[in-house]
Amino acid sequence: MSASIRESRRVYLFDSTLRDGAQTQGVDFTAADKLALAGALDRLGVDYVEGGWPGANPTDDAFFAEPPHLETAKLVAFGMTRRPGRSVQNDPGLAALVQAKAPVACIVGKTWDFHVDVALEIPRAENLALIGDSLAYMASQKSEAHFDAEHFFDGFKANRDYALACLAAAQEAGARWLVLCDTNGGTLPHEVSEIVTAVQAALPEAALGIHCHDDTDNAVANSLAAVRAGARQVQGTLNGLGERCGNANLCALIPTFALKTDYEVGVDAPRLAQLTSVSRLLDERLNRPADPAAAYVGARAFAHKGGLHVSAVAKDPRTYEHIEPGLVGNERHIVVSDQAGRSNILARFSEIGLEVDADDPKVAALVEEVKAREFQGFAYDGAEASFELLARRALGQVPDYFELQRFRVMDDRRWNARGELVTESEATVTLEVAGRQMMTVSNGNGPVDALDKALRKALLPTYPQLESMRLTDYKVRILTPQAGTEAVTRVMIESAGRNGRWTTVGVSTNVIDASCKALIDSIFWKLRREGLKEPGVG
Ligand SMILES: CC(=O)SCCNC(=O)CCNC(=O)[C@H](O)C(C)(C)COP(=O)(O)OP(=O)(O)OC[C@H]1O[C@@H](n2cnc3c(N)ncnc32)[C@H](O)[C@@H]1OP(=O)(O)O
Ligand SMILES: CC(=O)C(=O)O
Repeated sequence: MSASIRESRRVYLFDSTLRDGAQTQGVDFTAADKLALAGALDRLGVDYVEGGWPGANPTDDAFFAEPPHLETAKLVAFGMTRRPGRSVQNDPGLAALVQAKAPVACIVGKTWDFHVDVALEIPRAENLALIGDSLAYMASQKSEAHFDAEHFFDGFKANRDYALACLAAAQEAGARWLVLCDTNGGTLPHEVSEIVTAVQAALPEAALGIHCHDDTDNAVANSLAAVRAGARQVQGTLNGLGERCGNANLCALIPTFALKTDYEVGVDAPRLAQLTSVSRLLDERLNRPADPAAAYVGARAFAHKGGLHVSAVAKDPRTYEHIEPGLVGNERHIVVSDQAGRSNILARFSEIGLEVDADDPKVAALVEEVKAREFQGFAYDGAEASFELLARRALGQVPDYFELQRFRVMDDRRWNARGELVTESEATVTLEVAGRQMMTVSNGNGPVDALDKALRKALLPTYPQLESMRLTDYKVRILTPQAGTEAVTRVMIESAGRNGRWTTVGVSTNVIDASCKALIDSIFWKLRREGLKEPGVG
């Protein structure tokens, strides 16, 4: 059975996001998160979903008491070998594993003599008994028992015979997979290759797996090296979540196997196209921003910025893309910045639906304007809405919805009669809208909030569409810190409404003025997106 596994090109994917991923600092899954992610992993086509450690915490107990229904993946419950001095029948950890409603158990055991001596503090022979007994018991209780050989690579380097004896004990006890773990993550690809090859020679009947940590940024490379040397199960996590620096990133490994090797994985083309959304689902569940630079699935993975790149991509994307982004559910993006040439601008025009003649002198003028503004500190590659306005203004497509004539902001910090510290901001704006001059005053939770409220108060009677708009993010960056309090400041504002989310930018030596510019761009973009073709027609 295992010899045929090794000879085949099929690689079995084992996801540990919900177990090793839960060991990431700052990650705290709820049972609902686990259910949602297990379902997504099943639909993606992984072979095993490791749901957690029953008996270790109430979330994992709840998850295994009412596990998700998985269509193709097998649910795995994780645990450790029996405690020294206990029989398998009397070990509470193994009892929790038996009770867990999962067909597969994965048992971690020590294979590094140093750990047996220092962490377990038991004779080395006793550890072999712990492994053999625990795997035999689990193999009798579950449809599959896997052995996670903890610290295998360090153990093999320190005491090859003992590390191999640990694997043999698990194999003889009926372990379906022997998973070689680079627990401390310090092993390099050439070492993984040599050691997996040596294990294959020593245990020719074993079905080997690999579990790598990313402490030298080599977890993906190490996993590939192990498979090339004969391993056929690969453990990893979505977005490389996991203890310390994380585990091998399945969002990189899955497309690499599927698109770049002749190994087979259970993720066919339609499933692979879900990869980006599964990766982002994890970040949504963790309430954290997705890594834009992530291989294959990051927002920048197929973003083209340099003029030379964009000009060639417009002719054929293969010039600067290693795969077609749609294969992994990602998309191409053309970025506009001071690295841009005419091709970037033309490509961005077509992305935002602008029809222009490539030889129109307005295009050349816009390239120059973008470069000049980026020199001042504007950043259009993160502020697509401001770029769109700039471009449409250059082509005469943005009505003068209103004109801000003046604003004044006052901050008040004082102790009230009850002895509490109070901070308040008040903004006054004067603007012309629909031929009328308006002056409004608003208080806010800080000067930008007050300004935002005063602007809306003046504009809402004419443009009720602004009611649905809200600020969702505000970032300030000092561009010339050497100038001290006179430094140039860049403000990026993210807004949201029924038109989705959009980002605008403002630059000034005055942080409130920079914020005001970004706010005004945000409002103009919203009004244009609402289809208002003339000022004052709300
Ligand atoms: C390499 C890995 O990533 S393995 C997975 C690691 N993940 C986790 O630890 C997360 C979940 N863990 C937990 O919730 C807890 O550690 C529990 C519930 C499993 C155990 O908690 P406790 O009983 O309080 O033990 P604690 O965590 O303090 O220490 C671990 C004990 O297990 C022993 N141990 C460690 N590995 C093994 C093993 N493979 N087999 C048997 N015993 C082991 C240690 O020697 C230590 O024993 P001691 O308390 O007699 O010194
Ligand atoms: C089992 C495991 O997570 C490790 O050894 O890293």
